Amino acid sequence: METFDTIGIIGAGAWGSALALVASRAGRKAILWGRDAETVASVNAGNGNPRYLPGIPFKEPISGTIDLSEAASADLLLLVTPAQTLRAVLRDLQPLVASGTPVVLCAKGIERSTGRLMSEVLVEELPQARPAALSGPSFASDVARGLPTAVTIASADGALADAIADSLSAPAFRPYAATDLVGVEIGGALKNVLAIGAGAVAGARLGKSAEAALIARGFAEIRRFARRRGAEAETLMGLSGLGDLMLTCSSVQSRNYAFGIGIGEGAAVADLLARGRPLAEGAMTALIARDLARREAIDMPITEVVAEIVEGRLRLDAAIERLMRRPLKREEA
Ligand SMILES: NC(=O)C1=CN([C@@H]2O[C@H](COP(=O)(O)OP(=O)(O)OC[C@H]3O[C@@H](n4cnc5c(N)ncnc54)[C@H](O)[C@@H]3O)[C@@H](O)[C@H]2O)C=CC1
Ligand SMILES: O=C(CO)COP(=O)(O)O
Repeated sequence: METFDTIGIIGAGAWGSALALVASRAGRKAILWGRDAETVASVNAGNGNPRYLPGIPFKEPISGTIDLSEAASADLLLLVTPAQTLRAVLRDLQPLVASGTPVVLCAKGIERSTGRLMSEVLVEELPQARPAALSGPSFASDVARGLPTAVTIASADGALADAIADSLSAPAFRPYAATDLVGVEIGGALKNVLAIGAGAVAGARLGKSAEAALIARGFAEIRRFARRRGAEAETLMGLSGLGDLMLTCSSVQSRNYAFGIGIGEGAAVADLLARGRPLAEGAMTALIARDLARREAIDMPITEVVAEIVEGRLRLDAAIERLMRRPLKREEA
């Protein structure tokens, strides 16, 4: 099996830092690239990442750098900047990455301007890379603290997925390898939309029954969308799908769920999305998924209302009424 001794992590936010800790715990040399010199200096001084993972000590060695070429020369790269920044980051990486380098996409989103999945953006901008994705129920702060976590690592090349899983496996971090890259990406991206919806229902105190209904029917939408993209139904029943829905749609630790709670409590969406607020990828994904669903005639009524709420064009009570008044139908459809 191929082994990857050095792992370059691109993006020194919460998830990038947590994954750098994982790589180090797995016995690899972890090179964490960040654009913020202060954060990088803090990591190198052994003071962790107080901006994105406050209060969590970094006990394992991580080599921080602001020099992209240093991280880009690693045997394996993890790309961990927000979804809408991926293309720009890949363009910077393009001249620096050796042919055949495996690149693991860790952002959970879809590109707004093109509707492309992260792997599709990767193929366009970094054709010399071997694509993979990492997704599943995993809060950065849990992972950084060393709490037990399982994720999926997918690549169309099964042997590569196995090798990446092996290289990242650590006592409290258990990766499962998979080959349905598209299914894993869609599960990770679209669960954030439902987390916003579930959070809104919770914030408005509409009851746990309503939350469960929204998640179950929203999950049917995700499966419909995934099927259309050629994903395997079974994939969505795994960690990146059902597993991540269970986590993100039920915990205030989730930024998307917390964003939804804010909406349900009556906060203005613009305030919740203001600069400096925590990243809620689902706010953007809702708009993209709604547009793609319309274009491809996929029935996604919950995604549709979440998008309109995020746009500030629909109130939560009107959204619920619209969903409840839809014509009755067979559940499996
Ligand atoms: N935080 C978590 O628990 C998890 C996050 N993810 C996903 O990982 C991705 C990143 O999330 P987080 O690390 O949590 O976000 P974050 O907000 O904690 O950090 C984002 C990082 O990206 C950097 N960044 C932003 N724009 C950039 C650009 N144009 N060029 C270079 N760097 C840039 C920021 O400086 C920051 O270091 C998201 O897609 C998220 O959905 C996935 C699983 C768990
Ligand atoms: O994807 C995550 C956990 O699996 C993190 O969720 P949030 O981005 O909503 O915080």
